[in-house]
Amino acid sequence: MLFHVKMTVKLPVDMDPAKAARLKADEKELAQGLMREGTWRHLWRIAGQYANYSVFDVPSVQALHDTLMRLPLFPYMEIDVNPLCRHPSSIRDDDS
Ligand SMILES: O=C(O)C[C@H]1C=CC(=O)O1
Repeated sequence: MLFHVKMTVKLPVDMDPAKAARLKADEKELAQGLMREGTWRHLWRIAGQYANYSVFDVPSVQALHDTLMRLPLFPYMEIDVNPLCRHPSSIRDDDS
């Protein structure tokens, strides 16, 4: 199942910079692992915002929820989820 996910990161302005750097490094490591295994299909920065548009490929809604909750930045993100299905006019066979 494919899901379009918008993540907007809202770190507290008074967060310790070392803690923020650690969270971002841990997030990057987990995100890149999920990309390598094919769960996190796309990751795009939204220009001008500390936010991204992503596409996740997971077996269920529960799996998506569990994956998002594992993200180190999860407590500091607003997350919007939209389920995706094939568009009848799409010329792509592989959903890429
Ligand atoms: O920077 C972000 O958009 C938040 C998050 C998503 C991947 C990652 O490494 O950080």
